[in-house]
Amino acid sequence: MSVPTTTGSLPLAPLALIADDDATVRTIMREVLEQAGFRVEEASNGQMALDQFEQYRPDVVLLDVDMPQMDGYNVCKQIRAQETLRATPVFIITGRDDPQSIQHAYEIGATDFLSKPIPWTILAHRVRFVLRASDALNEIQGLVRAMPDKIFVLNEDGEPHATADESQAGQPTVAELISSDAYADTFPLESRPDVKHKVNVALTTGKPQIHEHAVANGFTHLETRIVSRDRSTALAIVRNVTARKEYEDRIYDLAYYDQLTGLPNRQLFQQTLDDSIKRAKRKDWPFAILFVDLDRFKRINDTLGHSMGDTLLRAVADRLRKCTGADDEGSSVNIARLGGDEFVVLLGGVDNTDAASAIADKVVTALSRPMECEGHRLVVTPSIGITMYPQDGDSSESLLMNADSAMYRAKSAGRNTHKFYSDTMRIHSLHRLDIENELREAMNTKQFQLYYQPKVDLKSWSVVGVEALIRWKHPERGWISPSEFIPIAEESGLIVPIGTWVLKEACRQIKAWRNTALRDLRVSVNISSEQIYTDDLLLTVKDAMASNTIGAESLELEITESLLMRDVDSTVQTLNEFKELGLAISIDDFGTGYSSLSYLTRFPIDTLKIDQSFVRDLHIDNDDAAICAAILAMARKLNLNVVAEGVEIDEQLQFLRGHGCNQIQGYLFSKPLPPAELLALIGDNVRKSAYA
Ligand SMILES: Nc1nc2c(ncn2[C@@H]2O[C@@H]3COP(=O)(O)O[C@H]4[C@@H](O)[C@H](n5cnc6c(=O)[nH]c(N)nc65)O[C@@H]4COP(=O)(O)O[C@H]3[C@H]2O)c(=O)[nH]1
Repeated sequence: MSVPTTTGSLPLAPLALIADDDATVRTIMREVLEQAGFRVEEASNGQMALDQFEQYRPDVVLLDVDMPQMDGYNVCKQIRAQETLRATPVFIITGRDDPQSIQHAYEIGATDFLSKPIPWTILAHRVRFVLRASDALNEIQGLVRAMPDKIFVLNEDGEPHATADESQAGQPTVAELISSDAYADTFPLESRPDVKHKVNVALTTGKPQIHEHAVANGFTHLETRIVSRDRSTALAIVRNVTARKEYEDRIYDLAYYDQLTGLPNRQLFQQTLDDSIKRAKRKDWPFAILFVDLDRFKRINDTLGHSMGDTLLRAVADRLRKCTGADDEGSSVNIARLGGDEFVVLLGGVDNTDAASAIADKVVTALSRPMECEGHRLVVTPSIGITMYPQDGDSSESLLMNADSAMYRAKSAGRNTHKFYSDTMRIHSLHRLDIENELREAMNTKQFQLYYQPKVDLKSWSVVGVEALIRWKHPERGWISPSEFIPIAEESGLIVPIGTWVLKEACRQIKAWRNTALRDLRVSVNISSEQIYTDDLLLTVKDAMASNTIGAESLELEITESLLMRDVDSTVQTLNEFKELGLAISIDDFGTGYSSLSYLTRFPIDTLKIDQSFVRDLHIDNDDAAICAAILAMARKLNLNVVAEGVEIDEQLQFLRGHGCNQIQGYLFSKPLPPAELLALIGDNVRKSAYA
């Protein structure tokens, strides 16, 4: 209850209990206090005072010492004994103002004392002041009790401050409310030097300090705010922040770790790499980066499902950790998953390509061992690109980008291997430049030809179409494989004029076959992504068809699966335009791209061509066989024609036939042939009937 400061009526006026056996004293005291805004109850002896205290619960008590039945000291003692939560201010009014009496009054719990003769003029002020102080103290006590924090008063040594000298029985100080029992549990020995240091900083600067430490084997986290209390003591307010810490840890974990494998993610790796570069600059601490990409992982994900893909990625992460010794104590190897099937390994302290190469070999060996995943025996091989600091880049971006390029070189070199950035890129860029220049020359001097590879229907064993495949006969180098020059033509943009030539040449050939046995063959032409995204392609196709007067039924476009997924909406639109012309569309290299099956239904396609990498080993590799069977089953459901590419032997043929494949293309029937040889072949009845 607070003392009213205005005449406002809402708060009830504080109640004063006055106990004195002298009726005159009581009357004057009542008069003085009522005038000051108090309500007053009176008692004429000690027992009555106690009874009235219990009955009225006054806000302040004024007790004469000498009263019949029970003296004021005893009444005060009994009042204190009843109180647990708050202490009512009690004045002892005594005629004796010797130090012993005053000391005794405080010891039994009095808040203040007044000596007779009572100073009537200041009585009300005194009572009001004590009541206000007591209210304030009660409020603070309530706060301290309600707070979940532990509070300690610490001395300059950071140890619990003895509060005995401040003690006043009955009316505890704030410091006394503060337990120091738990000091030893709260501040284990190792935390105390820092606490002591921070107490001293708080005392000298007056600025609050924060100390954090863990207890209970690291399971509980405490945060202590240290604020100066007086010249030599500080309050240490200790809060259990375990929940917050766990939350922060979780957020950190989500932001910086890959949730699937538990490895650091791209962000954290970027920081590690930045730190390594700084360290390398300071201390001549070289390092190497291995950029690891899994070959054919997308296939597993798409065909066997994401859960299998996840299991596999976890297994890969484990193997990477083990074979590089990343988890060993003091290891300077850091591994991260950058996303998808891309992992990266930072080899601290590695300063030569031999050492980096040896570790990359270990990774290749470890990862290419078959893995047992949910009852399947899976093989994923890695392609690894390596950069060395500082020769292959001096920023994290360039080092990673160059390692990525080197990884692609490893893929082009047949996968399951590693390539260094410097060597591969230097050789590659020189070679690439030569080829690019020579391709321009080849266009002008008619060095290209088209060969045609038959597609054979598996039911009738007759040739139903051919794929046009470009051939380049270089005047000095001889035949150059399209796998070598097409990617360069694509990178340099030369694929657009080359592709236009292919389309025109194929249409010219269709026209030339009009009066031969090949008149009904549909010719398929490969279209690169760079071509499909040029505005002219539709026009080029229309022109080529019109100028040779050929119908749409004679032409088919083959586009790769990865192209399909690049920009789904615009690809769907472009393909629809070709469909409207009446052209057939097939998806080349199916199984190697990233298409989800649900997407396939969005595209206006007629045929899926199973990539030869699945066909090659289907008779010896269960996974490949399973993938081919799955593609065939799916195509049947989607009502799509299927051509298996690269069929070389009878076992492959039998498998494909048994699983409902429609057509095959491959050396088993024929290699790609120049037009004259194709004409001769189609008339060859022996070959025609061999597998019918
Ligand atoms: N081992 C083996 N290989 C077989 C077998 N049957 C066919 N092949 C080869 O497999 C490739 C099939 O063509 P692709 O997947 O479209 O792959 C083609 C295609 O992506 C690209 N390409 C070829 N001609 C053109 C073209 O005119 N334009 C564009 N954009 N790309 C082309 O170059 C790639 C390679 O062409 P090629 O070297 O002619 O290689 C051809 C073909 O000769 C077999 O039984 N065993």
